[in-house]
Amino acid sequence: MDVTANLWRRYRALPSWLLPLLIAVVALTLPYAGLNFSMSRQIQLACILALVVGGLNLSLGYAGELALGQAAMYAAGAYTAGLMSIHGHTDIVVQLVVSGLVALVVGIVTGIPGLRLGAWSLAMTSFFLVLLVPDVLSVFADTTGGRNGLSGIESATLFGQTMDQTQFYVVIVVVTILWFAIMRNLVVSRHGIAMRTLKQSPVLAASTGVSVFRMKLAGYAIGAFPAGLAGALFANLDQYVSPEAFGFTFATAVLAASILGGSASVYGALVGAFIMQIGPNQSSAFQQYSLVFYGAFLIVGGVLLSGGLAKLANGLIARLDRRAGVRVVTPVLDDTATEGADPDHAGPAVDALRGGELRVEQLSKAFGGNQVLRSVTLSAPPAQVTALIGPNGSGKTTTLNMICGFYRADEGQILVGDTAIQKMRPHQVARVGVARTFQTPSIPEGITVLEAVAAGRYTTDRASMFATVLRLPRFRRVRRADVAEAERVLALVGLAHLRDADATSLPLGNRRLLEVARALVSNPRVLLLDEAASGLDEDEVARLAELIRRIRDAGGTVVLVEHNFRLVLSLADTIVVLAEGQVIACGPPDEVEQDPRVLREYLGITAGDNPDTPGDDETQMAEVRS
Ligand SMILES: Nc1ncnc2c1ncn2[C@@H]1O[C@H](COP(=O)(O)OP(=O)(O)OP(=O)(O)O)[C@@H](O)[C@H]1O
Repeated sequence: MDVTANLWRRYRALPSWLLPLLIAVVALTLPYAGLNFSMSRQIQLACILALVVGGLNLSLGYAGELALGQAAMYAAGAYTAGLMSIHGHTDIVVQLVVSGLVALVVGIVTGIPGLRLGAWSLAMTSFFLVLLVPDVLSVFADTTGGRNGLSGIESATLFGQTMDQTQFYVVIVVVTILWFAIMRNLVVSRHGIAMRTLKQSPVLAASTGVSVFRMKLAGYAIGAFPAGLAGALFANLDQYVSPEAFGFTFATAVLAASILGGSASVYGALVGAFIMQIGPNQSSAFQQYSLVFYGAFLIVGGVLLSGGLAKLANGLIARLDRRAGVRVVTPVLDDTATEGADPDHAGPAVDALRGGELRVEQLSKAFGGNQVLRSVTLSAPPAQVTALIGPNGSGKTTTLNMICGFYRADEGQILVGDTAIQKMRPHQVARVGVARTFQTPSIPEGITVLEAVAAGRYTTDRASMFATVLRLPRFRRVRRADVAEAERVLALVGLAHLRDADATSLPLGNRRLLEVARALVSNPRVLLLDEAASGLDEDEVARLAELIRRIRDAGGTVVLVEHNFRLVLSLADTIVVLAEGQVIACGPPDEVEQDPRVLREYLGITAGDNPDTPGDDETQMAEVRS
């Protein structure tokens, strides 16, 4: 056991890129070490399949959008490259760029209507796209060769030189390596974390400033690019393309490989594709019944192998780490960790809060015939805690949701500073500077505490996807700032020691603090806390209260929706009481706690026969306060 643990420790001390590099070098040198033709072809086909599966993983596994259109984009890439070759443009680099871009355009054009319609529309439209491929090719039979396929594709050239089989093998492997390096850079970046957040909860993603529609489209369209590359490589490998290669069977094989390898995984796409290509696809009996096999696999594998081989591998790695006592450092941001702030010496992250006044004026909202809010007016100034309380169903969360842009107001307006936000979409409201926590903490799976907090900075210091995948200086600057700020805020909320823990593994109290940290890290103008103390023990409530005080003292605008009356009394500068969608009282705590309507409608204290002249039933009040 010690030998295994020692070996494992040594292996884990190596840079994480070493194993992929080693595999890449071996794959590139295989043809020079006597790889036979048949195996060489299988590896090339597996790389081509892996490119398509990688694209699917981006939209399905990361952005959470089931889309089967990769087969159509693969066809678009193959026919583009084939036609270019026939017309004398045989340079593989030019073909790859053009085919990738054509597939990208197909992705954008088909993705927009599919995503606009919402729900399962993208899955349906992309499914029909695959079914349409043979018909579209037949319509343009003069150009595409219709059902007979496209022949006459010349051998590919590179810088004017015709490539032999070995050189073309190297091109396929290099393109595969490059795509997976790019994909890895993307998924571990803040854009990748935004995609995972979106998969977990579009509401959470929007409230951190992510445009749900754009991010889903980005996942789908960027995933089209490698499918286009794969198509171009396939056309040049076989020098013949026909509609059968891009039909429903291929689309199902891509989905099966994705699920087998693990759809939320970069390396899973490679492993799934290689197993699928080099394993069952070898057998002619399998090929005859492949659709049945894939269908059965999707049903059985989808249930038994949730997360795919990647999840099994991650579980095994975690077990070996535990046995060997390996401490894992956040893989995403590790190389900048030392450049960030030292959590033990971090300045108070709330120093710089730029609180803005929140004003809600005459806000009304009905759901069908249910009038939930009636002319609600309230104001939350900077450097104050404004508590919003009221009985269950009185409209507190609806008010927060309307401030955040999730519901449209029937009447009234909402202002942050001078900016009217009542017509904005949720991600636009977040970008104005409204950050929030949720009644039930919402934390994406598969990321660390540090990453979960850094996700709150999505709208701050933007780095484009282009800068991100190429790791340009702008990306590095933003990443350093993400780490530094996330560490400072983690120190502030007392979670610095859990920086590298799996965010979803935290107990409720820490999850709530993590949510506050995620909201704070964007330096919000308005901070909305929705029942942040619910489910916390006394110590945790005390920590939370201290934190809220520090935020207020730093100039933050805090709106606190809370059932814990004692906490509200101790924290709030102003209390707004809602009952049946109306503001029934508003003022400082000592005034509000004496208000007869509040006593009756919120606290349920029956002080006297006449509710307007309450008696001083100190026993009941003392119970409520405690
Ligand atoms: N999307 C919706 N569609 C229809 N009705 C809704 C919707 N959202 C809220 N409501 C209704 O609005 C009313 C107010 O709900 P809301 O969640 O805002 O109350 P609350 O004061 O936050 O309650 P609690 O303290 O239990 O969270 C309830 O009657 C609820 O059923």
